[in-house]
Order: sequence, then structure tokens, then C-alpha cells
Amino acid sequence: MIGRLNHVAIAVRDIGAASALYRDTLGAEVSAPEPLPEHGVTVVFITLPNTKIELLEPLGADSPIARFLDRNPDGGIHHICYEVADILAAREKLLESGARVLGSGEPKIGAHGKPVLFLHPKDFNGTLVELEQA
Ligand SMILES: CC[C@@H](C(=O)O)C(=O)SCCNC(=O)CCNC(=O)[C@H](O)C(C)(C)COP(=O)(O)OP(=O)(O)OC[C@H]1O[C@@H](n2cnc3c(N)ncnc32)[C@H](O)[C@@H]1OP(=O)(O)O
Ligand SMILES: [Co+2]
Repeated sequence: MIGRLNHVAIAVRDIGAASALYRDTLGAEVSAPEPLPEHGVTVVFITLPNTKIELLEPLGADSPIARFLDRNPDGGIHHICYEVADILAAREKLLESGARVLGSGEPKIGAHGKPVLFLHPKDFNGTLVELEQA
């Protein structure tokens, strides 16, 4: 079902400082910050030769990453995103297997303009999984 690793997301308190670290210290290609109110985050993408790193800073009072940062004050790896060819077919198969699809269960449009879904970390070895339709 899953294909390429689309991105690894890191939750941060200060996306400006984290961007500067990747750009100036690690010499990476870093995008401008983009606020995504429907996801409760501001996002920056770092393009690597084989995948991307997604930096996430909380946006708004109900950000889904606020509690994560309370528990991990220095930030940390928040989720991994795998590509799937057909997100609705993937969802049906996962639900049949007993996995929990987060939120309403309906895909939202993600940072790349494509449908995304999230799977509960307790069902995937303690790792929050995002699926993005390729
Ligand atoms: C930029 C757009 C998009 C893209 O296109 O790439 C994005 O990536 S948006 C990214 C932000 N959006 C989301 O994360 C949406 C899905 N997330 C959620 O619905 C929630 O964050 C969550 C996963 C349900 C957790 O919510 P929270 O309020 O923190 O729940 P709990 O505190 O009750 O935690 C329950 C349990 O799960 C553990 N947990 C929580 N988050 C993670 C995590 N990121 N990785 C691993 N484990 C996690 C938490 O520790 C709790 O464990 P216990 O204490 O043992 O019960
Ligand atoms: Co993501």
C-alpha cells in the first residue's frame, strides 16, 4: 500500500530559528514559512535529495501540535508521511484492519495540495503516520 517517504515532520517552537539552523548550519534548501490555519500549523519544507523535512510550528489556540510541544519542549520528530496511490482505498483497507483514522476520517488537503489522512500513533508503533495521495 505505502510507497515513497514523502516527508519527516519535526515540531518546533520557533520556525524561524529552526529554518536558519537547516539553511545556515546544515546548508539545506529551505522554503518560506506558510501558514495553514486549517491544519493549525505554520509549515516550512526542507528539500533533500531523497525526501523532505517538514518543520511545524503551532498556529492558533487549537493546534494539534501544542500538546506534543508541551510534552517535548525542545521539539522533536512528530510524524512520518508515506505516499499512497489511492487514499480512499488505503483508508478502507486500514479501517478493515482495525487502524484508527484521525479526525473526521475524511481526507483534508495537505501542504502539497493533495489529500492527506492521519493514523493514530498507538496503532503504528508509537509513530503518528500521515498518508498523502501521490
Ligand atoms: C502541513 C499540513 C500537513 C501536511 O500536509 O503535511 C501536516 O502535516 S499537519 C500536521 C499537524 N496535524 C496533525 O498532527 C493531525 C493529526 N494529529 C492529531 O489528531 C493529534 O495530534 C493526535 C495524534 C490525535 C494527538 O493528539 P493529542 O491531543 O496530543 O493526544 P493525546 O495527548 O491524547 O495523545 C494520545 C497519545 O498519543 C501520543 N502521541 C500524541 N502525539 C504523538 C505523536 N506525534 N507521535 C507519537 N505519539 C504521539 C501521546 O503521547 C499519548 O500517549 P500516552 O500518553 O501514552 O497515552
Ligand atoms: Co505532514
